[in-house]
Amino acid sequence: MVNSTSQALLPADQARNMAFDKILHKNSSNSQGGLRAMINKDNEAHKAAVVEYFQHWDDKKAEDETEAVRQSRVIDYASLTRQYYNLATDLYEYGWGEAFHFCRFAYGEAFKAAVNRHEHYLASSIGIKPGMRVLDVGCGVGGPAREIVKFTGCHVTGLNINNYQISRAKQYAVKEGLTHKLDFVQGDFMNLPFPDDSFDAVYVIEATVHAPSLESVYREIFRVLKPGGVFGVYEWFMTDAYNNDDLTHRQIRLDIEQGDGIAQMLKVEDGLAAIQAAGFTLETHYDLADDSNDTSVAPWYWPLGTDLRYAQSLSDVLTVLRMNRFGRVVSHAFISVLELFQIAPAGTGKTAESLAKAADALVEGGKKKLFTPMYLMVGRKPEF
Ligand SMILES: CC(C)=CCC[C@@H](C)[C@H]1CC[C@H]2C3=C(CC[C@]12C)[C@@]1(C)CC[C@H](O)C[C@@H]1CC3
Repeated sequence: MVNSTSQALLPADQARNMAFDKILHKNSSNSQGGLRAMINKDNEAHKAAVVEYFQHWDDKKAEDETEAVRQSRVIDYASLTRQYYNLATDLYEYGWGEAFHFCRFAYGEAFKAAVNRHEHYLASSIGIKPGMRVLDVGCGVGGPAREIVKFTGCHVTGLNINNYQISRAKQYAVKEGLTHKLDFVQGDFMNLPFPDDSFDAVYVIEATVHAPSLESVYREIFRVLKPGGVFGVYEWFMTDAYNNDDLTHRQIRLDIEQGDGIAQMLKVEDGLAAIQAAGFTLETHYDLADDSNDTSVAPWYWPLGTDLRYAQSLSDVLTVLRMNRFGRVVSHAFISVLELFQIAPAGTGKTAESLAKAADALVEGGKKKLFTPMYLMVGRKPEF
């Protein structure tokens, strides 16, 4: 477990980041859909974001990876995460939708239904009830928060380091008439901008993997949770089967980290130690990716792979064609043409290529059971 030496951002840095993000995204937070938003950026600012993000990865090979290189990413986690989502958000929305996470699939279950059920499962696992004040740490563009509000009748505050995602989350809340049930706040989860004991429940869906220290981010969550309150997380981990001395394993881990904006991914045992060290009483923990060996049920990674037999309808086929290996070849060629004609900003192709590499590594990591994006941990803050 790495203890973070990184510093919280000063207000001046925050103001500078906000100004940069405004220039970069112009008015694209109002655009309908990821593709339209993608072509409405400032080219120079986009180039700068590409340089800032990829400096952490270009020419860094798995075979000569050092602890110092990993540490430099950890120290820079805030800019790395912010710039990653500056570059990837529109592609995510175009390819995946408004809920930036994986899910399990039941037999015969369509993509969107499975995504929603995964959110309902977490809400139920931490006992969210109508009227509760709930925090969503790393809320993306607010897809899960909107669904959990509709499912439970609670109030959700979404927190995210990326200004653009916060703007889009706010737009969607207005569009769906949910502003009385939702707040969205820009901030760093290492320094949550809320007083102690503020929330009845806190959840995280595939977000704290971006943290420089799991123990520190879980401690922050512990602080803002009311005594007796429950915290639930779907965490990204390398599993016990992962062996860092195996170069193939390491390459899979590194490709996932680079294509998904992760400074360093940890193992399940690190997460279990971190949540308990943060003060939580661990009530349950298990790997949701591991709970079925039934081959008639689609694996969590199937939409990114090559197998279309799990699609349930024409709509599923069309959705998955934007995500899977075949669809990526076509859409990334199209994106490169848009970039060539300066319709899409410089570096869009490079970002898409990096996401595609990560997608292949996620599928490989999933098939080999080296990686899980859905390790469920539920912890309670003791009453006293
Ligand atoms: C990064 C973290 C912690 C969570 C995000 C999980 C997923 C939602 C993403 C992981 C890989 C992403 C890719 C895409 C969408 C979002 C993910 C599945 C694309 C399908 C978006 C469209 C591009 O053309 C290809 C992408 C491949 C990777």
